[in-house]
Amino acid sequence: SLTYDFYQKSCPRFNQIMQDTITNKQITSPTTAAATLRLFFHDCLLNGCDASILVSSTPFNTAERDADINLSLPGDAFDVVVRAKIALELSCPNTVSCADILAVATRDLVVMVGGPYYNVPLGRRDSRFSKASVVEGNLPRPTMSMSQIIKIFESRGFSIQEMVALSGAHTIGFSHCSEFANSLPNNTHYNPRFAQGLQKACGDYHNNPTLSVFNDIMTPNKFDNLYFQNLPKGLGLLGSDHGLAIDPRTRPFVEMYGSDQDKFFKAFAAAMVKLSLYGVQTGRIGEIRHRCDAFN
Ligand code: HEM
Ligand SMILES: [Ca+2]
Ligand SMILES: [Ca+2]
Repeated sequence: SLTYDFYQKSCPRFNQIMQDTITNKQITSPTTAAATLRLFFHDCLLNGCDASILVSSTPFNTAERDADINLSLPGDAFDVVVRAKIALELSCPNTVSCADILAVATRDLVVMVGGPYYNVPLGRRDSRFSKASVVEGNLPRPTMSMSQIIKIFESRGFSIQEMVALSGAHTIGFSHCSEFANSLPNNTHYNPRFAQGLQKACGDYHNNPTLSVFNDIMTPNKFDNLYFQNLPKGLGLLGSDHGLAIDPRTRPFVEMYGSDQDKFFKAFAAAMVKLSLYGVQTGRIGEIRHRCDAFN
């Protein structure tokens, strides 16, 4: 029951305001695109794309965003949504949901860094529920086995092929050393010189937890298929990235997307539309939040 023209009458400048906001933000803070893409993924996997991840904790409720795995989500991603919401409230008060803002901001930012355009159906409602305690085990970790990761996606209706396509998101952005560094010394899947370089870059990560490395060492800021070309060469960053190239269930898709960017873009776009529909609330369920970081 989502529609493409949901805000056409109620907020005719919706697309323009989104476009202006994300362009401004991405130019001044170029890490925003990757940050927002990951934020959207983490929102959708937990109870659907309902902006549950944007809510701040209160003395009475420890919210999703304060779950351990979400603490590394960069502030820029939350900020771009807040900015769009403020601009939209001035133009059309109480009309546009934070969940729709996050879905469209993600799409526009992916396009801005070179990725494929896809149409985002609109009309999502914002959740009235956000709890840190339900997060653990519902989001993939790089230390999980490929079977565990596949299971997380399959339980939400995503095929192995769709999971591989979505993982192509790691063509942009970065990861903190703590996510991969302790497996460096005895992991034979890394290209040896790459592993040495990573050891060096992460040398002091116990003392300096902010140390981080690009997910795609070839084109870290460009949305392309280099991530998939890197993986079979041992140039993946996370254990789960290597896993995609090693596991016989996922490797064929890694090779396919690595050799054909057009195929990757089509698959990524289709899987992102599917992700953006996952578990959405519509009609009179949920609410249109006044502020994205608090329930009404
Ligand atoms: C397949 C299982 C996946 C695992 C195990 C995984 C794990 C991770 C980890 C540990 C990081 C580093 C976070 C940090 O240190 O700040 C990361 C970054 C990132 N992930 Fe994933 N991820 C997976 C799939 C996905 C999917 C499906 C998407 C989006 C569709 C995605 C988008 C991103 C992005 C864009 C970043 C970079 C964030 C930034 O630069 O701020 N990931 N991922
Ligand atoms: Ca959610
Ligand atoms: Ca790239």
